[in-house]
Amino acid sequence: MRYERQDTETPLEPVEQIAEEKSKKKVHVRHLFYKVPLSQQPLRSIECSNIRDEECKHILKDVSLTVKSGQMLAILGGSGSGKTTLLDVIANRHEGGFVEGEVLINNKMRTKEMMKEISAYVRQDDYLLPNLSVRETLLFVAELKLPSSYSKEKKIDRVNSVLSELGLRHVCNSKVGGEEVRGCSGGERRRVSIGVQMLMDPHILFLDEPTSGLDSFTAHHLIVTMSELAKSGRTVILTIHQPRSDIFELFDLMTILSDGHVVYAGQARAMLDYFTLIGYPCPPLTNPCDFYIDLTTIDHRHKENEAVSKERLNKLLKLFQEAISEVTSGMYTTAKISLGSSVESESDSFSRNSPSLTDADSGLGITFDQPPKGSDSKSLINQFRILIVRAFKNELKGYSSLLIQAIEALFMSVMIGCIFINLGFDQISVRDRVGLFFIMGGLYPFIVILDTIAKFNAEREIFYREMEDGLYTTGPYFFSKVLSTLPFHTAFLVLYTVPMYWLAGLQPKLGKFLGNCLYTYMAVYSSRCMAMAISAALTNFQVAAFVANLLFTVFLLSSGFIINLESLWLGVRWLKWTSYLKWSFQALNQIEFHGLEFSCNDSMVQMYGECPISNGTVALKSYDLDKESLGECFSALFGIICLFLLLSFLFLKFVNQKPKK
Ligand SMILES: Nc1ncnc2c1ncn2[C@@H]1O[C@H](COP(=O)(O)OP(=O)(O)OP(=O)(O)O)[C@@H](O)[C@H]1O
Repeated sequence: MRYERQDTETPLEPVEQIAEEKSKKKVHVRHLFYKVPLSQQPLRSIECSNIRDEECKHILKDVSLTVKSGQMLAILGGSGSGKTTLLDVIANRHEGGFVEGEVLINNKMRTKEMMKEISAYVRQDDYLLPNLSVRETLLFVAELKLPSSYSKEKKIDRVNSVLSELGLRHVCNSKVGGEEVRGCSGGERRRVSIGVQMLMDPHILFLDEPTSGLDSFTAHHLIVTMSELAKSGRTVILTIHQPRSDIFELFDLMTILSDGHVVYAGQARAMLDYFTLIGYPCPPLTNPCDFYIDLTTIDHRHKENEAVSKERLNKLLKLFQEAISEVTSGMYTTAKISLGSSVESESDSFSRNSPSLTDADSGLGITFDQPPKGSDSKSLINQFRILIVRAFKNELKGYSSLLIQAIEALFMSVMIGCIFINLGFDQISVRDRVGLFFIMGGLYPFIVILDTIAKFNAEREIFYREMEDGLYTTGPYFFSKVLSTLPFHTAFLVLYTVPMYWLAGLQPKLGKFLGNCLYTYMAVYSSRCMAMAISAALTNFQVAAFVANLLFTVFLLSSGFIINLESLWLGVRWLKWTSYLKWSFQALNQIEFHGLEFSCNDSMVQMYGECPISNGTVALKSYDLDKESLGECFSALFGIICLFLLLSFLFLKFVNQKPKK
């Protein structure tokens, strides 16, 4: 097929201009193939390269494109056409598949490190702490990412310029918000996510479906902002679903994918001419993107439709290949003008190992020699300091959730206190006291389990993405998480113990009250740590909740109240050593019973010859609660907390925290 030069609305560009554009190219994708194994077992890419073609799903099939600084490239296509995969592979963020072909950045094969330095990736969903304000969100990321050599003022300036650049100044003090927290609108939140990535002033910005979920006005406004960013010298590559025609006009380059094939790659404004020329003009009053995506998408609904659309796709691919051949053969045709700088001739390419062509030699407007190095230079202590302030602020600002937890602790306390109100000193009161300590040391530890798992699960996405972006490492995150919540847990615990202690009429001695608080706190904290460890090990919420509840039940049964521990079957008797509920139950009883005297009525004395339980020491003995000393109970609880914390850290570090949706 031969394309003759025709008079179209597309202005012809002089050869020099085209040559200059070629010299400016930045991201160059050549003959890119990507396949993933069909088996569910994750394979390493080396193994994947060895498996047979029929055992693989081919997602990208011979994709080539070029985009350079100052341009915005939109990757379009129907659902499942491979847009996100292409973006991931270019950005070197793909997982578990096998790549063939080349992705060159300034003539060099891109590496993970290189991409980390020069690019930023805005994901389809927003992963932001909902309670922080827009400005706080950006400031914390600036603190974590920008070099330590930057002064506080410089970081604030950078945040201010990003706020202005993205049109977020008017909402800078609003909460970011989220599913459960009222705050910014969806579009504003999207821009905050982009702002987070913009802080490092990346040379290449990847955006996966930045307009998804936005109304058309906000979507248009966002793409205008991206177009301005591109014009300021960055390279913007984004995927998008059927954009409105006013959005379409903002793109410089366009790649249309269908079933992993490139159906069109070239200048956006020349797309209509190209398709008209090959016999597929866009009907009047029709959105060209809608029309051409429909045209190129395989219709899987019926066999007949599928065959027809597959045949059309094959024809379109053939025509596109012919157009590329004309470009590569150097013919100065409409095809070449249309495809412009997005399809480069083979002769323009160069060896990936070319030592002579440096970044500076390539003549780009942007140089990569001074990337603003970020978190690598941040010490762990610094990361911890920033993260603990952020976590504390986020907790504190989520006051509605804090209020609910406070009311919950208070309500349970008053409820239990009322049931056990003013315990007396007769024989029956001994059993009541033991029952009170069982419920006191068991109810709240049970309630915090689900709360801890739910919170951990909700933050997992943010943790995973921020780790992926290299903002911090596991250690600082973990310790900031553990320590930032301590003051809140302490406050809830006071609300839980004080009313109950007072209403039940337990010994009014400061030492005993503080001892009671300490051991209740340790029981509750052991529960939180256990839930944290399980949540770090099992990323699925339901599974984690099930395992945590199961374990708690086992600990409750082996706490020494429901069944005497000596009566436990030998095979599970060891459980009592790991049951934190056993240690706290024993300690709470010992603290209260020591120093108490109990009365008997005459009939009891007559029946038993003496008062069966005359004081607290006898009571502890009769309930088998004096086996270990208070010190031993403290050491055991401390050890269990440390063990769960250690497990939480190890699971967080070594188990893949990728959220399973
Ligand atoms: N790791 C993987 N394993 C198996 N199949 C995969 C994997 N990654 C992507 N795919 C498949 O490859 C195809 C392309 O996926 P991709 O997410 O890139 O499409 P998309 O064009 O971005 O779709 P959408 O617009 O719906 O998000 C889909 O059929 C998807 O199911």
